[in-house]
Amino acid sequence: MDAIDAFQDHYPDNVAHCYGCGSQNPHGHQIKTVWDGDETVTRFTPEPYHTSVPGYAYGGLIASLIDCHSTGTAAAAMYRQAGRDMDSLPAFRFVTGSLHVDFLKPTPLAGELVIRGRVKEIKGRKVVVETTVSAGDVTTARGEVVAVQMPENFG
Ligand SMILES: CCCCCCCCCCCCCCCC(=O)SCCNC(=O)CCNC(=O)[C@H](O)C(C)(C)COP(=O)(O)OP(=O)(O)OC[C@H]1O[C@@H](n2cnc3c(N)ncnc32)[C@H](O)[C@@H]1OP(=O)(O)O
Repeated sequence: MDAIDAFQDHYPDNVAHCYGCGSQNPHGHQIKTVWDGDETVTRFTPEPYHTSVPGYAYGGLIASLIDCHSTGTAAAAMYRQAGRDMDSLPAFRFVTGSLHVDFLKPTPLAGELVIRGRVKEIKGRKVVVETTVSAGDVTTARGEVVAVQMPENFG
């Protein structure tokens, strides 16, 4: 994967500190998401310190991966729908309105996880994204995120 093409590499530095996806946060996950046809994909290898039950990944990590994968997917989908380059202005900036996660199976700590997203709906300032987390052939978690474009007066 060419990291330079990742959605998160287009986030301006002043909003790139997110714990899940900010390239400017040295303590964060720094996920990188790209298009794969009509789906989006992130690959992430958990570390031993991401443990819940020994040998398995902490659910908060899984939720975090789904969260930031989905908000990145929402931004990319809006640019794609508008036929715009991700560096063009005004920027589409998304935050999480709602994050739902179903933990289907324990997620092993060993090896790479593949996170895949699909846009379910784009309506106004809202994008609904369905995202799965897989370890090998096993889908271990499934999430749905309502991502909403950041209002001018965020906070
Ligand atoms: C590519 C380059 C670009 C640059 C890219 C920059 C990056 C940009 C920052 C990156 C950062 C990453 C982010 C990581 C993910 C977080 O972790 S973000 C942190 C956690 N989230 C927050 O702190 C958000 C706090 N909540 C809020 O600020 C506000 O409630 C929200 C979410 C902005 C929504 O408020 P609002 O704008 O007043 O929304 P509103 O107009 O009422 O609703 C709009 C639509 O959204 C729906 N909606 C709103 N809230 C909800 C909800 N909770 N549940 C379900 N639906 C909802 C509404 O129903 C409505 O839908 P429709 O009726 O149109 O169908």
